[in-house]
Amino acid sequence: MGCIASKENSQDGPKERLSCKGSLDRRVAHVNSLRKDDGVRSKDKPNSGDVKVMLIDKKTRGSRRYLGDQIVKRRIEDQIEKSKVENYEVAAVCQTQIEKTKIEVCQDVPVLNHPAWGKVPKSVEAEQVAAGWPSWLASAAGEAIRGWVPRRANTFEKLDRIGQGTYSNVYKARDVTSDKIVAIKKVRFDSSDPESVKFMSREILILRRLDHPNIIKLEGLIASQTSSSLYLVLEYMEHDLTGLASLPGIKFTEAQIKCYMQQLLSGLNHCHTHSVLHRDVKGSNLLIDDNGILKIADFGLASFFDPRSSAPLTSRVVTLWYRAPELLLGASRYGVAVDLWSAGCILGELYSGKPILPGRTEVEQLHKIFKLCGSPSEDYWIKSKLPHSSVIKPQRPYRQSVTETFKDFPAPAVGLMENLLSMDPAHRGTAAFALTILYDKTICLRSIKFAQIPPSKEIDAKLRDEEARRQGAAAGRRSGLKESLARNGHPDLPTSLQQRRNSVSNNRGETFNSHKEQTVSGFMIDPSKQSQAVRERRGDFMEHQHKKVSHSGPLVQGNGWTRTGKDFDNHNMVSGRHNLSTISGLVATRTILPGDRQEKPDVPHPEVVKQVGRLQGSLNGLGSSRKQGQNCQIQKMGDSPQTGAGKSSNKEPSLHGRGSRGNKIYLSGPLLVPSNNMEQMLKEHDRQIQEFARRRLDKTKQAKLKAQGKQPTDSLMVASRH
Ligand SMILES: Nc1ncnc2c1ncn2[C@@H]1O[C@H](COP(=O)(O)OP(=O)(O)OP(=O)(O)O)[C@@H](O)[C@H]1O
Repeated sequence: MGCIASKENSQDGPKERLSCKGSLDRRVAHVNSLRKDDGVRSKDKPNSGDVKVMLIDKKTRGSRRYLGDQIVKRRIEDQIEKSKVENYEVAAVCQTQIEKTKIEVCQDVPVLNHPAWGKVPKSVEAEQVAAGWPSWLASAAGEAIRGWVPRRANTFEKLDRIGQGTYSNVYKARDVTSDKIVAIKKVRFDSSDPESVKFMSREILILRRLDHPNIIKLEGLIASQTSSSLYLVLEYMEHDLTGLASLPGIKFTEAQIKCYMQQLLSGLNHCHTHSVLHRDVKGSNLLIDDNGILKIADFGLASFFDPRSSAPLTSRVVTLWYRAPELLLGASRYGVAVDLWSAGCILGELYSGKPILPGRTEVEQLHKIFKLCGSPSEDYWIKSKLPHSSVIKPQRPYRQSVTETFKDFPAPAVGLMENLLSMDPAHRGTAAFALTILYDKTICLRSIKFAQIPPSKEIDAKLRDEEARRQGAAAGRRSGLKESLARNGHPDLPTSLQQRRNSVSNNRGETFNSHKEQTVSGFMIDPSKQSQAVRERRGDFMEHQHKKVSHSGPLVQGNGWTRTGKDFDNHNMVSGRHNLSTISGLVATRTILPGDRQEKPDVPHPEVVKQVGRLQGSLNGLGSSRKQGQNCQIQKMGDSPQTGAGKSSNKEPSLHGRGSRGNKIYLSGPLLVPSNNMEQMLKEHDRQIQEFARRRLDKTKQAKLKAQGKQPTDSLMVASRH
């Protein structure tokens, strides 16, 4: 059995990639013996024959780097040729000027941080271009498209827009070659921005590597020659968990919850054993089909990881409500535990029917976590050395209260939640372990069939909510009973919703194709939707490129879409509401994610440090009682409600510095000062923000009126005097 080898010439010199067989340890032994055999000296001068040899463990993608010379390289290749076991490859063998020729085993480095990642040999790149891939894609992300040929857009008929994410629009479409319904995700990125291309190609590469019934399948790619648009062709799923849970009348049974959790954990286990962290587990990324099969989707923030690597990762990942405390505390070395935390939040949400940790700011999020899960032990603070711990650490510990809070949940579920929501990531275990705690595989899939439920996605929930608010506001204006309609339903809602959905699609959707593409390589358009598609703008993918939506507002409330219980009788659903979070924001912008070689760890932004310092200064100047509390300083955030320490002061300025989310880290002012009434202060903080927003709005209106030569109205005048 031989190796598959390919060669390329790059700036670094010739590179070879070999898919080989052999065990890593045996390879290491071989390399060492080869060095000895060839008399490679450990402290020789550089010579032009020196090479870097990377041995990559295909399973963990961990790599070890060796230095040797051309003879060593050839010997390694020979050995690999003769080996008969799989799993390892020798890659990135590059001729280079090596300053020190000390023979060394370098620390493990994640293979994706290697400069050659994403690239393929020039010969392969040329083949890819010849096969129809755009040259920018073949050159930037050849690895992601390796072995595939591009699909043509005109072999798909666009049907409806079914999802909108921060970096994408998702459409339902029909593959005319097979008549199959698929989902097409148009990914927004900038082909001239290496970071942006890197994210896009990483999502594809990860999807291609993973193969599991609970992970969404990537079936193909459509790339336009003329633009930098890229479309992922995915298997179509009717629902997502957020959309499903937000349907009025839905309350999942215990069997259903177990079934979803089992599938989620199985999918996560597959990711983790293939060295992939999802880093954005939430309801809207858990897709469900009519048979109740759950698949994890949206690998846009996912990353390969190597537990042995010391390379830092960004902590600005995962939607706020599902974000693990170590990330909030700025950890740059983390692992599978971040996904397990999110899974714990989903478990709680499925049982309680609403998000269990709905923080509005990062500080508030941490505070909610401490209240539910207890604050970390002293040992943990010491051992973890997390960047934000000095700012955030509570003065007195919080007690864990998961069992009390969820006393009505079945005991095994609470037990699992306690595990998954452990403050110390090391105590969260693994997905495989979680699966053994709770789940009887036979339960699953007995009672979940959704065929009679219309497709329900997060976007539907949002539109219903928006529509209900609109209707409610209109009714309120007429009758003064503001939100009665939103609560009680409106007979026309489903119809008007559909209209609204279409109009959203018209106004904000993105075109699959330019006019030219429609006839050449564009998508076929359903005649009934042609005018819509033609009207859609092209090339606006950058519109949101740098704007990560940061919804952190209230949850979807009664949306007025009344349904009879009849529809759900067959699905073991009982009356009640579920409310898997409909926020999709408060996650990191991809533009601030990994650097070229490695992800950048978070460091507190200087502005935050400055503001915190200023606050410390002002606290210290607040009289003797505060002075005595100097050692508490910013740590007062954690004043336990049980401790009753300190006095409430809601007059302190609220802080916000620049960090994540459009580079904003929110440090809620009140959390940073002594208080025994955190909730009240948060409310006050929120009120102040709303007040500020209202005043700004009024000012804008006033300015408009002035520009039109009109007198400002009374209310505006009043508002402007505040
Ligand atoms: N294969 C699919 N089948 C059906 N619907 C899908 C599919 N993939 C995505 N969707 C819908 O589109 C929505 C957005 O997709 P996705 O999460 O992949 O985009 P994104 O831009 O990465 O979103 P986010 O901003 O939440 O990270 C999903 O919540 C889901 O409702």
